[in-house]
Amino acid sequence: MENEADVFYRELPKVELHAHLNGSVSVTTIEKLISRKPHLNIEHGMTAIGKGQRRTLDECSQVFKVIHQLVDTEEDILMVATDVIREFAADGVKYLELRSTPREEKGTGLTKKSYVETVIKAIKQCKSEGLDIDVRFLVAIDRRNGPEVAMETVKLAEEFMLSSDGLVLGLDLSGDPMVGHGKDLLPALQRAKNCGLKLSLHLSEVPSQLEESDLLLNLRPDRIGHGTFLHPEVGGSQGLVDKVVTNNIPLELCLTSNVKGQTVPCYAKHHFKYWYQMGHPCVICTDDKGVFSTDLSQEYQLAASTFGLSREDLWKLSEQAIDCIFAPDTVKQHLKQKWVAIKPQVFK
Ligand SMILES: CNc1ncnc2c1ncn2[C@@H]1O[C@H](COP(=O)(O)O)[C@@H](O)[C@H]1O
Ligand SMILES: [Zn+2]
Repeated sequence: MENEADVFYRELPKVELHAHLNGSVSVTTIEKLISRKPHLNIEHGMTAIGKGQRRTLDECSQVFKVIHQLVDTEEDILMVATDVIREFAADGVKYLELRSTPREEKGTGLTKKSYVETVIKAIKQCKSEGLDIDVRFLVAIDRRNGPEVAMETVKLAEEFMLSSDGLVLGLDLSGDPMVGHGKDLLPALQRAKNCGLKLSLHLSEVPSQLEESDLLLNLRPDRIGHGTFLHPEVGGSQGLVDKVVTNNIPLELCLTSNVKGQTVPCYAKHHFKYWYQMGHPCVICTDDKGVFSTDLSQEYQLAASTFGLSREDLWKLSEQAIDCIFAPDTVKQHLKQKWVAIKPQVFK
């Protein structure tokens, strides 16, 4: 039975802006995938990090490899994407920007293009089912794959931005932060920016990346993923903070992901506190709800209990996230009206 607090968090209308498709796959969907591919001998423990467990970021990368083995056909991607969208909708998410790295799989005929087409198909399918959630897509660059692949990915994203009726809005830079250097990716990212793709960049997810973070910030990304080590208290610098503040670049903050991935020692020391107290735009997100065994309601609940936020504070937080979405102003207006209409029900 859901208690009154759980109901509040689920009914609170929410915006999810940082969700990696293959990291968001639930236990139920993993079960379906495992039964499709029993020969892989994959067990649940290999695809999710449970309550109280922690992994290094490097170990998290191994988890993604396992999930990628399970998701390697168009059929898999369609199922995974529709399941993930339905789960976010059931959790009270009204606007979702999903991100995913297009992959090709020689064995199954999957191409990067058909990968993106399949995600778009899933989004359209969910829309036709009448789900109360607006879903958009960001094409992801995995930094491990280097500058040539990054440039190819930008071209692919550009093509879809022009042909997907506003469903593909931008680009994400992610992947193991310890691999490669952002400076090699600048030409691809700059091209993306120039052609009108919105940019959300994983930045300072691990310590000692001041130079890289500075270079990436000079591109003026539209949003920052994590930004865990930007501020001086954790080895970042005031110069980096100033760049983020001056350009008013929103941060996508993922509490459980950072604690379970061990880049933040505990919830109370999460950098949400630093940026929120400053009044900087912060958006609470899940990152990988499947891998980290969480959902967006739980992340709002954690932020409230850790930092003493009232229900009115949480309402503001979710409402202000609307200003940070990549979809155009008309969509923002529409969402704001929806929030107004839903409020009496949530605060009944
Ligand atoms: C935990 N912190 C993180 N840091 C950096 N990149 C991450 C990540 N979590 C996920 N990804 C990125 O998302 C991919 C899985 O989803 P997709 O196959 O693209 O849908 C991972 O392989 C990695 O590139
Ligand atoms: Zn991420």
